[in-house]
This record gives sequence, C-alpha cells and structure tokens, in this order.
Amino acid sequence: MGHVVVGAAVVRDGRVLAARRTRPAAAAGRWELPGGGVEPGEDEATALARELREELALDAVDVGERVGPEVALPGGRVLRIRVCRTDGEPTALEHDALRWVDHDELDGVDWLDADRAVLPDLAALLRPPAPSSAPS
Ligand SMILES: Nc1nc2c([nH]c(=O)n2[C@H]2C[C@H](O)[C@@H](COP(=O)(O)OP(=O)(O)OP(=O)(O)O)O2)c(=O)[nH]1
Repeated sequence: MGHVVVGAAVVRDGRVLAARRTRPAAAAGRWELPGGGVEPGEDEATALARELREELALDAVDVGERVGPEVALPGGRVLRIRVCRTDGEPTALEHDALRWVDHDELDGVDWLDADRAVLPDLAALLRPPAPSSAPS
C-alpha cells in the first residue's frame, strides 16, 4: 500500500465525475473522486490512468494539472487530485453509482471527508465564466 492516493477530477462540460463507494462500510454510500493508491514503480499519472481503466473502463485519459491542496488521510497517506479529461463514457465497475456534478451541486454531495478540502478549488474549476462586462 503506497503513501500517495491519487484522485481524478474528470471534468467535462462544466461538471466533475463523482463515484459512490461500496467499501469499507464506513465509506459505503459516500462519494469520491475515482482513483486509488500509487503502486511502487508508478508515477502519479500512470497510477491515475490505471485506476480509471480498472474502475471506470476509461482507456484514453489525459491526466492534467493538480487541483487543490494535498490532503492528509488517516493512516499517514496523502490524497492528491489531478484534472483528467477524456471523451470516453465511464462505466461503474467498482462503484455502485456515478454522477456528473456541476458547480452548484458540489457542496450538497456527501463526499468523503478528505474531499471537502478540495471543494473550493473544484468549484473554481467548474465555475461558469462570468458574463463579460465589456460594453456591447
Ligand atoms: N480514490 C479515492 N480515494 C479517496 C478519496 N478520498 C479519500 O479519502 N480517499 C481514501 C479512501 C481510501 O482510504 C483511499 C483510497 O483507497 P482505494 O480503495 O480507492 O484505492 P486502492 O483500490 O488503490 O486501494 P489500496 O489498496 O491502495 O488501499 O483513499 C478520493 O476522492 N478518491
């Protein structure tokens, strides 16, 4: 079990993909960003691409920039989120539900505790562009 857990902010059309956990019991029914532990010999982008293939059957994923702070997890691990982009359609292979969450829905989702630390940065990522103030 590695020290770093990577999570994917899969973003499309102003929404981010949330996945509902089935295990362990304390986390079942709560939502996370898909991902998992970085294994020995992997870099973070490779680990994320592997996790998205295993969990969501996504093949062509572009792993991009970091989002938000590194979050300390119980047990001494740390969670790091990266923006991911794909044209593929995710299929829940290890979660029991998926949903696309827009800016206004973010706060109402029952995220895992650690993920709440990333919500302000996710919100900034999803915020619709402000209307132009330039005179027309
Ligand atoms: N994938 C993911 N894990 C998260 C998030 N937030 C959070 O606290 N975690 C925690 C839950 C788990 O304790 C750990 C990741 O475990 P996991 O079960 O998804 O990963 P894994 O399959 O690689 O399992 P493991 O053997 O490395 O523990 O990180 C998140 O947004 N995404």
